[in-house]
Amino acid sequence: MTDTTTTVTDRSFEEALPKRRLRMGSRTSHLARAYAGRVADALRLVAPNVDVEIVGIETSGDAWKGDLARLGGKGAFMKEIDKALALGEIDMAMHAMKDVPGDVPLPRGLVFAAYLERDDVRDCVVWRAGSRYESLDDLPPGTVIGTSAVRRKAQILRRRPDLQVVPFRGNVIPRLARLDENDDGIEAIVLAHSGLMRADAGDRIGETFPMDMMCPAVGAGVIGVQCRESDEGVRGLLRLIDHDETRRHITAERAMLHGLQGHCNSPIAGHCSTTPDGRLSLTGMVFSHDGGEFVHAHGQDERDRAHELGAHVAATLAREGARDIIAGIPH
Ligand SMILES: NCc1[nH]cc(CCC(=O)O)c1CC(=O)O
Repeated sequence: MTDTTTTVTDRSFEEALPKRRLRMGSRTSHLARAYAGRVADALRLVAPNVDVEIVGIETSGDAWKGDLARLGGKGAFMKEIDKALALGEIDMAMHAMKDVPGDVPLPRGLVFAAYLERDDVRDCVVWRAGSRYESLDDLPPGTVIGTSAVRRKAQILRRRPDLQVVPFRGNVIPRLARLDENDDGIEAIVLAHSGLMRADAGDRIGETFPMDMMCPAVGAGVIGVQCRESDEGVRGLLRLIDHDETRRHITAERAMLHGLQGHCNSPIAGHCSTTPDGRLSLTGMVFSHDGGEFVHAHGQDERDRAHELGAHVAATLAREGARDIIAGIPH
């Protein structure tokens, strides 16, 4: 199909659609609402006759303050939203793809019909208010860094095995507030660059980690929009805001995640990009909890073979011992 054909289809679709109100489910955190607003803006641009209402849904993941693994992992951020979508209470649902688990199948009857163009995927340091440091390199041995992500912990400890990493979680804005209260001796935390930007906290971004020091999470920086598979109208609409290259990258990364059958607590990193000659390039890493052990794999394939590339890199990682490392980590 040529670009011209697509444009004509888009316009006729828009004209055929009567004024319509669509409800989009989103978590209630500041960051989730900012992401949902971005999806609504993108839809408004391609379909001015569609009015998007954002419906805040509090998930069990947001309400739970304890260890996520005990709640059944990251899927806890989706369950209530998936249910509302399946029941028709909402027409679409917005998710940060990083929070979508890879070891359980997505609910039947729901599809990701759009991925927005990927944001910056890097992680960065956020110093507590008044901290005098500028880089991990400056920290005295034993300095305490807060992060609950095993992927981040393992990679920080690979660079600085003498630092102390303690669990620290919560939605982005409250997490920053708790860091600044600083009654637990934490000097800095690690967060996603894009999340801080979206949450209007870009001024807190400290040292930004290069990709070769901190491989991002699968799905980092990508917003996905789900709808019912049977809802042709909404699927057609979402297709208009789907970013093709991001879809290829997400497909490869998630095929890798699925191939490894990592659970919510697995320190798995994965990143797919496009080479200058248009091929897909995928890096995957799996770490032991203390960062002492890790396996690494990389592969390239044609741009329409994202799924095969992900499966291939997962198989390579598995051959290198990734499954043993994953199995050795408690759920
Ligand atoms: N784990 C929570 C989460 N889920 C998505 C983002 C924002 C960045 C993204 O969408 O990748 C964040 C915050 C963070 O990890 O700092």
